[in-house]
Amino acid sequence: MILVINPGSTSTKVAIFEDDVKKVQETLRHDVEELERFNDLMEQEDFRKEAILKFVESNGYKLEDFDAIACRGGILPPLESGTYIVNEEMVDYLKNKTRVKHASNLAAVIGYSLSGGKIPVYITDPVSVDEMIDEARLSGIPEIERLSLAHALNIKAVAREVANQLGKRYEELNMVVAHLGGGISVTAHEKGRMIDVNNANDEGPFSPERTGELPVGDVAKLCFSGKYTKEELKKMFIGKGGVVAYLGTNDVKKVMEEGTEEEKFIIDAMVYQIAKEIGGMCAVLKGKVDAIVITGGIANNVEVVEKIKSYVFKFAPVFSVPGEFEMEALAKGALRVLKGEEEAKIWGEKK
Ligand SMILES: Nc1ncnc2c1ncn2[C@@H]1O[C@H](COP(=O)(O)OP(=O)(O)O)[C@@H](O)[C@H]1O
Ligand SMILES: CCCC(=O)OP(=O)(O)O
Repeated sequence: MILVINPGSTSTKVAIFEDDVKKVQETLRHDVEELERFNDLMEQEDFRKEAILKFVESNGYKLEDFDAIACRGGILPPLESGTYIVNEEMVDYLKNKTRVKHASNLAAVIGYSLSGGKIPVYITDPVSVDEMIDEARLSGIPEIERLSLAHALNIKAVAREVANQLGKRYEELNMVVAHLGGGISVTAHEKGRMIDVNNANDEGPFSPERTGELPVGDVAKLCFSGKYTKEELKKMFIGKGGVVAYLGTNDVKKVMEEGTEEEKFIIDAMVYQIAKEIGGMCAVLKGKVDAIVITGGIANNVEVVEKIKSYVFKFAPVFSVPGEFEMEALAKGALRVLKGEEEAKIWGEKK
């Protein structure tokens, strides 16, 4: 039995798997006001842990029933794709050293605490999976290096699934995979390695709640305008940027269902930027692309997917895999280790 933990900014997804069969999954919603009483993300540890314990017990399980706890990986320093055993050093890094505050940082911290050292705890394909080629790392100034921060967990799982549909292994194909959620990652995969990604926090298309790439001169002006604090600017770029900045909502589904033509134009502009990023990643693969894959919540909307297709269909066959499969991917990552199909990697911070 595997307990899966995946915290988001306002909820924690939890699930229990028996082998690769999901027995139960719930999204434990946390009241925004409740979360606001914590000054720091890590202060939420006990609060979220209690909610998870309640979920376990109310479904008739005890912690001792689990062979492993599978957690969404947080923002660790760049690392290879795979399943990692959670250890003291990783927990310390996520609690005290990580450079980016992200709800996923809580998962391994909570899992490790719940395990009490008695159950193995794993993370698989965290946000900071980094398989970028060297030429992709340069930003244009030596002080800034491009970072590989993407929805790696879902993206890798979906890429494997599409490869399967094509009767091939992920490692045999070249693909461009775009995850379209609250944030957007567009990624180029060459024979099983994710060789370039737009950092879903800072680059690429605008998304339902992030600006993505911005004209740098204007950003510099904003920063020195005296109108905003550093925190306000960060919020403006991640959380209050993109679709929500134009329309006051980050809900693409609602805009597509109820929006006016003017409101839908914002989604068209987002689609345009997504298509441009996909085209760029096709160039990264030198035009040798076996599949373009569109996944994430927004991929549920056929109209949006068709619009993206209308730009990129000449580059490669386009597959739509709506939604996300993070819970399944986490359970499978832990299972591969439990069954001895894969060896868990040991993470250690490079000094
Ligand atoms: N059927 C749908 N049609 C269009 N957009 C959708 C649909 N379902 C979800 N979305 C949109 O997907 C976005 C959230 O994607 P999701 O992958 O669930 O986000 P997160 O990154 O928070 O996990 C929201 O803008 C939501 O409105
Ligand atoms: C930073 C890349 C991963 C990411 O954006 O995850 P969320 O959409 O869950 O914040």
